Amino acid sequence: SKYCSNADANLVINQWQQVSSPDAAAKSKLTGGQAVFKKLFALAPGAVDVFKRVNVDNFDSPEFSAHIMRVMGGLDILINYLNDPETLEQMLDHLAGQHAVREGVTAAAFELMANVLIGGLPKVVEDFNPDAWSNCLTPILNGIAAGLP
Ligand code: HEM
Repeated sequence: SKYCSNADANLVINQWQQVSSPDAAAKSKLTGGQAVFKKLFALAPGAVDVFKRVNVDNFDSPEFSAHIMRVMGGLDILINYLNDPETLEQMLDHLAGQHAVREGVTAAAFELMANVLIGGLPKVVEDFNPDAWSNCLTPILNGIAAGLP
């Protein structure tokens, strides 16, 4: 499989539970997502512009919070499908299509996002396993970025 091994997938799915279990999810997904986008924008100020439609100019607005929750909800679904590569692939193809039509979105931004996630998750995940996470998240981010300039 071009995705991560079942062993890595199981570890990542279990560790992701710490962030996404129903009682933790509502708050940690928004605050975690906000931290990810803040860091992304600090590293790549030009990336802000592509989110104008979802009111990024007011970072704490309901519109941008809703965008963050779509992204984090999407990531949640993808991680939970790591053990089902055929369905995962369809989800990634669909998301790739949704991103390809957005002017200004680049593969480089996805590489940055991968680094931001791998750098930030250890703060909220106990016993964070960098190799398993990198093995699993890299093909996910690459899958969404497929076809981007
Ligand atoms: C973990 C990685 C990511 C996931 C899971 C993800 C997921 C999503 C989802 C689910 C949507 C909503 C699609 C829709 O309903 O139309 C979306 C929209 C979007 N994403 Fe991503 N995304 C990711 C990373 C990125 C990155 C790195 C960028 C570029 C810097 C980006 C740019 C956009 C843009 C511009 C939109 C459209 C916003 C709008 O509604 O105007 N995404 N993304």
